[in-house]
Amino acid sequence: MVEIIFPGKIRKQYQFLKLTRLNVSGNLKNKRDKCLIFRQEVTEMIECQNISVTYNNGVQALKKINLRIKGPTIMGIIGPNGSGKSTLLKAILGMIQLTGEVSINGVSSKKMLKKVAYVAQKTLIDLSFPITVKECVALGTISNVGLFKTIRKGEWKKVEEALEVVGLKEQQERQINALSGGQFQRVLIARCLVQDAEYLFLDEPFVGVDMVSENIIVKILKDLKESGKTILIVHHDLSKVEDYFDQLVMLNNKMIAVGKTSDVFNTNNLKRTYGEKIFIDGGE
Ligand SMILES: Nc1ncnc2c1ncn2[C@@H]1O[C@H](COP(=O)(O)OP(=O)(O)OP(=O)(O)O)[C@@H](O)[C@H]1O
Repeated sequence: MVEIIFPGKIRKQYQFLKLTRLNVSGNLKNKRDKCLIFRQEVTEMIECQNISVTYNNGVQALKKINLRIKGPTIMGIIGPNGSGKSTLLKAILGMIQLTGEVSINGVSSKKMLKKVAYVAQKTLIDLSFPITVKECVALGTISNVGLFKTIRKGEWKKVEEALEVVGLKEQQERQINALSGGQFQRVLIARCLVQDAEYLFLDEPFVGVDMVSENIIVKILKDLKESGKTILIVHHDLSKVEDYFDQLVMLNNKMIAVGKTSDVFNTNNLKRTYGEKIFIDGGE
């Protein structure tokens, strides 16, 4: 949502913009000083229309997925192995070929990548790369600063603040390969924080993460949601679903269910997503 305040006298010049007049402030002394408050309606939404993905090996990972995600929210994506969870994130990010349409705020998602911070599955990240914690977090500023440009003082300040938030300021000079799994995941979250993206896509952020780090990350994500961000998380642990997610996507290559977690996370949908076997050993 963008709010713009225009002095009344220049109002006409801006009428070509598709702005909705909402309010005229009443207590100003003269007409010239009067300000009009306009509100530009921007749909803060991710929309997938009928998307299907078939990889080169013939595997159809996603079949006709329709999804509207209206933020701010924390949305979980669950489903069995190979059900297309990671593919869904990549499809929204425009990283893979698909049929159908994906948009973010009404614009093709490829044009909106600056607004999205993405953390891939940990197994896909090269931990042996010789880089310190601080430098790794600073990589998040590249979309704002630009590749090959020097990171400004203000950006380093942001890096420091982000490390403070994730509780790793003291480890900032450490090499990333000397961190625990949980600490490293917190570094990746700090990198998202400095990117200042509107949308966060996290693929299995809690795998190999200790409980302390998991709790810190969850708290940060909930705070980010409160500040207006939309967060998508691919997730495995069903015991945490109700605590962590406002909304849920249940996938098995096709969309099984989507909606408020309290509405869709039930036995019937779990069986449709994972198969009957899911309840044999553990009970409900
Ligand atoms: N690059 C690729 N080339 C070919 N097939 C792929 C590729 N990536 C994924 N697949 C296949 O697409 C299907 C969906 O994969 P995806 O990784 O999206 O599932 P997932 O639900 O995230 O799985 P997991 O829980 O195991 O991480 C699987 O059958 C997988 O083998």
